[in-house]
Order: sequence, then structure tokens, then C-alpha cells
Amino acid sequence: MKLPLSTRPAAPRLSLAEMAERLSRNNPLTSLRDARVRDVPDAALLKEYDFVVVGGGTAGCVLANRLSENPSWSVLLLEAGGDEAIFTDIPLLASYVANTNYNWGYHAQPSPDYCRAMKGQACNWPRGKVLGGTSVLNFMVYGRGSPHDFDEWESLGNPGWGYRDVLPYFKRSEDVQVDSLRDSPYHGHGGPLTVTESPWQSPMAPAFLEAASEMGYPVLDHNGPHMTGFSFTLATLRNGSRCSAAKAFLRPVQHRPNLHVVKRARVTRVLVDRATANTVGVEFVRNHQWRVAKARQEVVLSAGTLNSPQILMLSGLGPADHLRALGIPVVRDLPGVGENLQDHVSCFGCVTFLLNDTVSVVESRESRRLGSVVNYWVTQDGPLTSPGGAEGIAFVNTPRNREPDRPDMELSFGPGALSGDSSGSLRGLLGIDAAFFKKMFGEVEGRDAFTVNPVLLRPKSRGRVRLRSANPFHWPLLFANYYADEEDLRVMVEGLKMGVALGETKGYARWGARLHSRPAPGCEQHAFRSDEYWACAARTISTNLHHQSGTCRMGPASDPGAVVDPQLRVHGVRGLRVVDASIMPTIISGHPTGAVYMIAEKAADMIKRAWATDGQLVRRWAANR
Ligand SMILES: Cc1cc2nc3c(=O)[nH]c(=O)nc-3n(C[C@H](O)[C@H](O)[C@H](O)COP(=O)(O)OP(=O)(O)OC[C@H]3O[C@@H](n4cnc5c(N)ncnc54)[C@H](O)[C@@H]3O)c2cc1C
Repeated sequence: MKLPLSTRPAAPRLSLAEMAERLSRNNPLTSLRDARVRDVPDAALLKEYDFVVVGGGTAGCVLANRLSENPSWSVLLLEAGGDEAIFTDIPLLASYVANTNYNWGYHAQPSPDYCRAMKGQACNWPRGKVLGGTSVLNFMVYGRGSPHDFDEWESLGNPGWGYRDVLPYFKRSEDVQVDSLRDSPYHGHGGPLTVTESPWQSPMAPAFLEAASEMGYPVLDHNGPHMTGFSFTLATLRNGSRCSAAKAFLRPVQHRPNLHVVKRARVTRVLVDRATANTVGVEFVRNHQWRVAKARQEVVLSAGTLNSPQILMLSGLGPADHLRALGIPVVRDLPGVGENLQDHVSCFGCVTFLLNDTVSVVESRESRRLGSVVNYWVTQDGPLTSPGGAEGIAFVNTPRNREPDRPDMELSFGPGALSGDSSGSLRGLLGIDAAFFKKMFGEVEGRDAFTVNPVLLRPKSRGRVRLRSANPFHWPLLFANYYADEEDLRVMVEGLKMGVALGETKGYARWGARLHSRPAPGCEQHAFRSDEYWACAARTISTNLHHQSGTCRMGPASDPGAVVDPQLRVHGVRGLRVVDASIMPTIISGHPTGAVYMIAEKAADMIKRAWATDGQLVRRWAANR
């Protein structure tokens, strides 16, 4: 069967003037210049700010922007990392970024029950240590999850978080640039965050959408009223480059006089008065000097799912017995801090299809192609604009799902594979052991292939974050607990079989697609493609999408595990909120960054409303010096 090579019209040829214009707005020099955010020197720091935001990541950049919109408020943003780089802008290099110092470098505790293929049986959990946070490391897939996810949050005792309430905040951030979505009531226009499709597609892209009808699913916009179906990837891209939180929200407002950004500032704890439970400010270290930043109104913790609970516990806010065991004075016993950790576990590499044609992205071939690099800088097109290699996403229902309008499985299609990872950056990101890789992929290294990655969307298993010690510079202990609930494994087995079915649809047969049948080392005792084999493969190659969420769960005061209330204020403490992926009561059924932006937009609105009604906005920033 002959297939059309592309579902999109060919890009119009650019005139020389258009090329020059594109090159002037997007080249290595302008990228480097634009990435620099003004750093406030120690001498210029104020004694006190109205708001202190901890963590200049995905949520933190939104808060810095929205809170400093009010010129009467002084806002301090403290970030442990520095500026973005040229290479962090290049979408296809996403996996490379995690192999650099822009990553905190965490990994979960080892386990014999999962992550067996990884070095030391420990899965890597990269997190961004840079302005823009993990939005600088991520694969840029823009999603929101299912409307039912937010209705569930509301039903758990969180009024104001239902889908109808949160949709306006999704739209507020967004500037969608896809023609077919221009009139959609579900998308926003003119917001700071550019959302679009990659300008480049592999020749296999049409086969992905054709698979939809063969498997009985519609092609749709995942961020509309229903998400079950197939679509090309929507991504946070601008002019073919990564659109990070810093690029979208922070850089354009960095010169506001009431916003101070401090880079390479490591917050060690929040200072809370034990007697009154009032938040005083934060303690941080910069240039080897310990400092205090006081907050007149609030401290907002946006240090992410792994670091926000760590900082709370270091501040005496957490499970009392755990804090006492480490000699940390207990300010408030909050047993839920660090609990309820949820992640999207996957099985990247388990479903790899080998090809007869040169239609996939093979790193060694691409890196030798000067045209790809020229294309990227001059026309802002070509494979380097592909967001981490995820070309298409299907949200599907396994036979175990009881809510058909709320899919339980994602199948993401990437026009490349571990076999083509010649630099090892993808293996480095995932932490796959070299000997394991050699055994499973050695004989097909450098060959054309594609991957279908099944992702468990609504895990029942829960992990946790704990302190290793009272030393704020020690890494926290991270427990993944993947597949602790057997049902998760059963759903993943079904997802793996659906992933194989996707790769075996007719469209891909054109290029001779066939499942790579070298079994995962350690699973050879099971018949290849049997349920037992897939279960073993899942426990062995337990890659994940780094979507960790839920460790400072939102919920009412009556819920003993809740850390923040529906206004995101820490229970039992005044003047302290948590605003990042950690507040999700349940992980959303999709890629979380869109929801993190939404949470931060909504939080900024709640903060504005809270202080406006208290009539405390009259203080002029200038008078604070
Ligand atoms: C490799 C990878 C790929 C991903 N791909 C996708 C994707 O395609 N789509 C998607 O939706 N999601 C993706 N994610 C997940 C997504 O990026 C995160 O869920 C989201 O960015 C989290 O935002 P956050 O604001 O909660 O935390 P972060 O963005 O991590 O922000 C936390 C910030 O706090 C700072 N910080 C931490 N501790 C301190 C401290 N003590 N002092 C000062 N500053 C501190 C950090 O340096 C960081 O800047 C991916 C993640 C990874 C790692």
C-alpha cells in the first residue's frame, strides 16, 4: 500500500530575506544573549520582600511574573541554578541536557522489584537545576490530562479545582500556534507560553495517525473535551526551539524594578516561628555565605516534587517521628509531607521495531548531516526541532480500564530508538547499565528503528521522599515503589501488548517494521511476548517519564495526609504556600507541565485576591529599601 509521505503541506520555500530574519532572531549568539537573566548582587538585596519565591522553575517563573505585575509588591525569586545555555534550546538534544550540570542528578533508591536494568538497579530521576527548572530538561510535550482528573481533585475536598474552574488558567498561559486549534474554545491565544507542533516530521508520521483508525480510535486534540485517541505531539516550542518557563515567563519581565532574581542561591529552610506558626522568611546560601531573606506577606515554595517536601522537612514541617529521629525540631507534625509520590512508569525500549529503510532518526547519521544544523538555525526546521523525539501520542484504554473517557495508558511514538543512541545520552538519561544495553541492543546498534513507549497513566502504587539527614546539602531519599500494587503491572502488560499492536499496524509495514525480539536480559526464561515476559520486562526496564508529583498533596484539614489546603497554604502555618507539581492529589493522566503552569497561574490569582481583600497592598516597594 502506498502512503502519503506527509499529512501536512510542504513548508513554503523561504526567501533570502526571510532566512536572514529568522537567523537574526534565532542563532547561537542571540540565544546566548537572551538566556541571561539579571542577577541581583548581594549588596542590592532588600532586607525584606513582600513575597519570597523559592525555586525559579516551571511554577516559580510563573509566580515571579504574575506577582510582580503589581508594582507595589516586591518579589524575590531564589534559584539554585543559573541561566539556560544554547544547547538546552535545541529540542532534539533534550536527553543530552540531563547528562549535564543542569540536572540535580538524583536517582531513586535501588530495588530488586523494578529498575533492574539500571546502573545499581536505581532509576535516574533528573530535575532541572537552572532558571526554568525542569522545563529546561523536559521533552516539551504539552498536555493537560483528562478533565476527569481535575473533577477528581475537586471531589477529594478541593473546591475550585474542577475542570470548569481550571480551564481558564490553562488558557491564560497559552499562545497556541496550530491553525486547526485557532478557534478552539479549549486553547488560549496571546499568553506567554508558545504551544505548537514540531515543524518537522519523520516520514513515518502519517503511519501513526493511520494506526488510529486501525485500532479503533479517533484522531483528536488531546487537550479538548475528550483525550482518548491519537494526535501529533503538541509541544512548548517557539521558532523551532524550546520554550522554557524562563523564556516564556521570566526573561520578558526580568527588568521590572520590583522583581529581584538571585541565581545560585540554595534555600536550606523556611523560617517559621515555632510559637506563633508565622512564616518569617527563608535561609539560603549563596557564594558560600549563609543569608536570610525575610518575607512580609508570604513565602511560596516552588522547589518541585522532590525538593519542596525536603525543604519543608528541614524546616520542621513534616512527619514528627521522622524529624525527631534526625534531630530536627518539630514545628508542625504534618505526616503527609513527602508521602503520596506518584510517577508515570514506562518501559522504553521494550517495544522497539526495526526497519529496513532510513526513515528514522539515527543519531550518528543526523550529527554528520550539516544540513540538519543549518536547517535548525536558518529555517528553524528539520529533525533538531523534534521535541525530544516524541512525534505522536495515543491515549488509549487497556481492557482493565473501567473509565473509557479517561484513558489509563499512553502509547508514545518516537521515530528513533535506543539502538540509534550512539552518543549514549538517552541511556545516560535513563541510567541503563552498559552491559545490559550491549546484550539487548548491541547487535542492532546504529540500525534504523522506532519505539512505542507504553506509559502507565494512573498508577495505584505510591512512593515517598524522606530526608537522608538534617544536612540540607544531602540528597533526599527517594523511594519509587513502582509496581508495589500488582494491578499497575497488569495494566502495563496490557499496554505493552497494545504498543506491539500499534507497531504492527499496516502503515509501518511499508518500511518492513518488525519487533526487535532480543529478550530483556534477566527475562529470557519467559516465552517472548507472553504476559509473564512483559511483566518481567516492565520490572526490568522500568523507565519513567519523570513526572513525579503529589508529595505535598492538596486536601482539606480533615484529611490527615493533606499538606496544603485548596488555597495551597500549608496546613497549620501562616504565610507559607506550596505551588508546584507536588500539590497534585492524584497525578494527572497526561504530561504534567501544562498542569503545573495552570497551578501556578491559579495560585498567583489566589494570592492576589487574598492580599487585595486584606487591604495590605498599599506599601510602596521603594519605601522598603
Ligand atoms: C527528562 C524529563 C522529561 C520530561 N518531559 C516532560 C514532557 O515532555 N512534558 C511534560 O509535561 N512534563 C515533562 N517532564 C516533567 C515536567 O517537566 C515537570 O513535571 C515540571 O517541570 C515540574 O515543575 P515544577 O515547577 O514542579 O518543578 P521544577 O520545574 O523542577 O522547578 C523546581 C525549581 O526549584 C529549584 N530548587 C530546588 N531546590 C531548591 C533549593 N533548595 N533552593 C533554591 N532552588 C531550588 C530547582 O533548581 C528548580 O529550578 C519531564 C521531566 C524530565 C526530567
